[in-house]
Order: sequence, then C-alpha cells, then structure tokens
Amino acid sequence: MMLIKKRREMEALKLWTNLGSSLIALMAAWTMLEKYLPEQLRGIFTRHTQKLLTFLNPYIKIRFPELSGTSRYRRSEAYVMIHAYLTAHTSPAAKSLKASDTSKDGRSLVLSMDEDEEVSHVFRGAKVWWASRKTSPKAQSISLYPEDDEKRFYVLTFHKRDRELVVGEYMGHVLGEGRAIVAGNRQRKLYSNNPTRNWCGWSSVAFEHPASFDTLAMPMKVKEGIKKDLVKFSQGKSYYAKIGKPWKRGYLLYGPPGTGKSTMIAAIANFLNYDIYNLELTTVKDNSELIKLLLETTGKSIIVIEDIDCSLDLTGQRKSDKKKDNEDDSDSDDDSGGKSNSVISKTLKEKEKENKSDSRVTLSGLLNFIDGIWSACGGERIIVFTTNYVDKLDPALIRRGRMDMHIEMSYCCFEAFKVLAKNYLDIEEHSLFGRVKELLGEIKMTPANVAENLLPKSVEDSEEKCLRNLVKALEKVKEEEDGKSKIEKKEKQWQWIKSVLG
Ligand SMILES: Nc1ncnc2c1ncn2[C@@H]1O[C@H](COP(=O)(O)OP(=O)(O)OP(=O)(O)O)[C@@H](O)[C@H]1O
Ligand SMILES: [Mg+2]
Repeated sequence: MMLIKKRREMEALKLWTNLGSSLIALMAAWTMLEKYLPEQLRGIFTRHTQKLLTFLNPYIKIRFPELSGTSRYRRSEAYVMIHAYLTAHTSPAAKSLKASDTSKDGRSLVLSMDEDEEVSHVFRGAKVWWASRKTSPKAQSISLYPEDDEKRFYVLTFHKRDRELVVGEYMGHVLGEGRAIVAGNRQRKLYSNNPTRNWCGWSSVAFEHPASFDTLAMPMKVKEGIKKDLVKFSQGKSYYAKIGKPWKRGYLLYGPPGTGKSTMIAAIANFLNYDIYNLELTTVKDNSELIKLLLETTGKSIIVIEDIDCSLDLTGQRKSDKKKDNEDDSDSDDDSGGKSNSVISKTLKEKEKENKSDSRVTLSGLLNFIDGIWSACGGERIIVFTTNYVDKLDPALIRRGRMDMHIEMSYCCFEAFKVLAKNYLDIEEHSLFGRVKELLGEIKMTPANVAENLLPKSVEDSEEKCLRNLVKALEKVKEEEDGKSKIEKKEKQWQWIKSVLG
C-alpha cells in the first residue's frame, strides 16, 4: 500500500514538474511575443492566460485577515483561533518563529509563526499548508502608527479534491481547538477609554486584581446571593433567548467611600473570568461615540461606570430643569434625538467647562447605551454603576430591569470584620474579638479603615498588636462621636431655652 502511494505521489510530482517546465516555456514565449501584440489583444490574452492558470492549478487558497468587519481595530475571531491553533501545533515545525507575549504563567515565551513562514499539516490524509503573511503599508503614505497600516493574514492552501473535508471538518477542528486554547490561555484584560491617541477606542492592560468573593468583607448571605445571581446569569444564554431579552445584567453598587465597591467589581470579574471595560464617561464626546465604544466591547465582559453621579449630571434634574435643558439642547449637536431627555444642565456645562471636558453624552444616550438594540450584540455583558450617592441618581437610570440588582455596600459589621481578620492576620478567633464586636455595633467604620488598622506595620507586629490598633482606632471614633452628640444635645437644649425665653 505504502509503495503504491509513494509511486502515485512520484507520478504526480513528475506530471507537475513537466507541466511547470511547459508553463515556464509558455511564459518566456509570451514575454517575447507581448511587445508585438496590439494592446487590446494583449489584454484578452492576459485574461485568458490567468483563467488557464487558475483552471490548471488544483490548489485552493483561503485567506483569513486579522482585521475584519466594521471596526479596523477589531481582530477577526477566526484569525485569533487560527493563530492560537497554529501557535500550539505547528510552531515546532516552523523554522522562522516570532517570540511574543509571555505565557499566562509568565515563565515562558510564546512562539508563533513569523511573517512569511509556511508550515504544512496532514489531516485525515489531506495535506494543507498554512502561511503567515503581511501586507506592508503603501510606500507613499506616512502614518504616525505604521502598525495600523500593516495587514496580517493567514493563507490556507489545499488540494481541491479535499475541499469538503478541509472546509468542513478540518476548519471545525482548527477553530474548535483554537477556541479552547484561547479560553485556557486567556489573560483577562482591563480596558479603559482613554483617548490619548486622538481616536475613540479602548486601550488595555492585563487584569490581575487578586480580589475574590472569599476575601470580600461583607455578610455571607449577601455574598452568596450575588454569587448565585452571577452563576444564573452566566449560564442563562438559552433562558435570555427564550424570554426575548438581551443577555445582560445591570448591577448598581452604592455606599460610602471605602466600602468595597471597586473591590466587588474585581471579585465579580475574577469569579466569572470576564474582562473589565472601565468607561470614563467624561471623556466620551457624544452619544454616538458611546455606542461605538459599546460595539467594540467583547462578550464575557463587565462594563463599569464608576462614580456615575460625578461622571455627568445624571441626577434627578431631568424633570426640574427640563426647560433649561431644552434651551441648552437647541444649540447642541446631539445626534441621538434625546432633546427632551437631555440632562446636561447649565450648571454641569459650566462645571464641564471648568474641567475642560466637552462631553455631550446625555441621559437618553446612556439609557440607549444600556438597553438599546446594540446591547444585544456580541454575547453576555454585565453593566455596573457605582455611586456614593444613590439618592442623587435619576430613577430612570437605576430602575429595575435596567439595573437589576441594587447592592448596598455598607460600613463594616462584625461578620465582615471576621473576613478581614482572616485575610490580614489569618486568625478566626481571639479574645479581643468581643470588644471589636461591641464597638462595631456602636460606631460606623468602613471596611477600608478597618483593613488599614489591621494591617501589620512591621514584620514584628503580632496579631494581638494589630487587633489592639484596631480597638484603639474604634474607641477613638467612639469618643469623637460621643463628644459630637454631647455638643449637639447641648445645642438643642440651648435652642429650646432660647425659644422659651422668647
Ligand atoms: N468590603 C471589603 N472587603 C474587602 N476589602 C475591602 C472592602 N472594602 C474596602 N476594602 C479595602 O479597602 C480598599 C478600598 O476599597 P474600594 O476601593 O473597593 O472602595 P470603594 O467602595 O470603591 O470606594 P470609593 O467609593 O471611594 O471608590 C480596597 O483596596 C480594599 O483593600
Ligand atoms: Mg471605588
């Protein structure tokens, strides 16, 4: 069998060698003849030669460009999967390699095929060739960012008799395995929309925040409730399709500074293995730019707007300042039709001028961003708003269905303290716990403050010393609060005496 196969291959090779020599002779004759032919005839001849060559060539090529679709900054998913597959499978065979990012564990280099490298691969008896290519920028064009002009792509070549197998089963195998590799190697990212390059888009860094639900200091019941909600959401693809809703969920985290809102976002991202898109609203020019940013986010991501009350004037002024808003809007070039809904009040505009921010994002633009038809594009997303002042927000922005879960992040309770004591000092019980419990029941201290007091300040600091530091700090706050309430009491008595005396 092997012998017959080998002989057949040799015959095919001979045939192609002969055909190749004939074509070379033909091309040489054509070059000589070309200059004697009239222009019209030359065109016809060239076209037919191309057709003949295509007809004679039994190989099919498929090109997989890196950037495809509407956005020039978005990598094609097929390209990413193929890249992962080839990096994992064919790099050992390639002679020209490119060392890129370090691997997820940070210990080894990731080697992939260099540009213009080719490797072959056999799948169920069918031979395929992969080539990595790049088109260089046009010679005349001068670009500040040359890499933007380079276009990378992979070319897959195979015999036309294997077409069905390669296009169907083989590509399914490559993309499937590539997807699994990408998911396994995925380095989560933290994106931000800092328009430094004078273009509106996301830039990213590796997301490596260590927060988890285990280290989050808050009542266990609340934590478990949030975790269950997240699991249900992340597994709810068919459920959301069935009820006809985009696969997204809104979380509103509210509470005083230092109660763990940002930490909670990091814990959610780690729990679900999602990326984070940190949206800075004040740098978004207008509503259409906001939608563009949304369209550039990927699935399995959390879109965060921190301190939404400070980002724009999205407070309840929508109704009271409606008239003012309409006046303001008449000279605005807001293109999303949110005239009556605009919440950029005069005061805000003045404030924005001071801050040199020229954002024209309106409440209606933001609402469209959250639940417009665009929000259904590209897989599951969680939207998180954080605020220190929940009462200031426009009810429309945080109504149920839009912000599905309202989570209050509050002052440190004893249960939360126990989590912090375990995190910071690795203790679950201590004789001072009783005093801490008593004090936390009487005064308010944020988890950030408790954590800071528990933190050992030197290597010699024992758990006992750290706990005593915390007790001291709590007692100090208690004294201050007691002092304040005494003054208030006296003030009230004085007011009362004054009113009695007329
Ligand atoms: N609930 C918590 N559990 C664990 N650590 C916490 C918690 N709250 C605060 N911390 C600690 O305090 C620091 C500040 O917390 P964080 O930034 O999450 O607060 P925040 O609520 O987002 O504050 P702000 O409103 O000012 O943005 C964190 O680095 C974390 O170490
Ligand atoms: Mg925060």
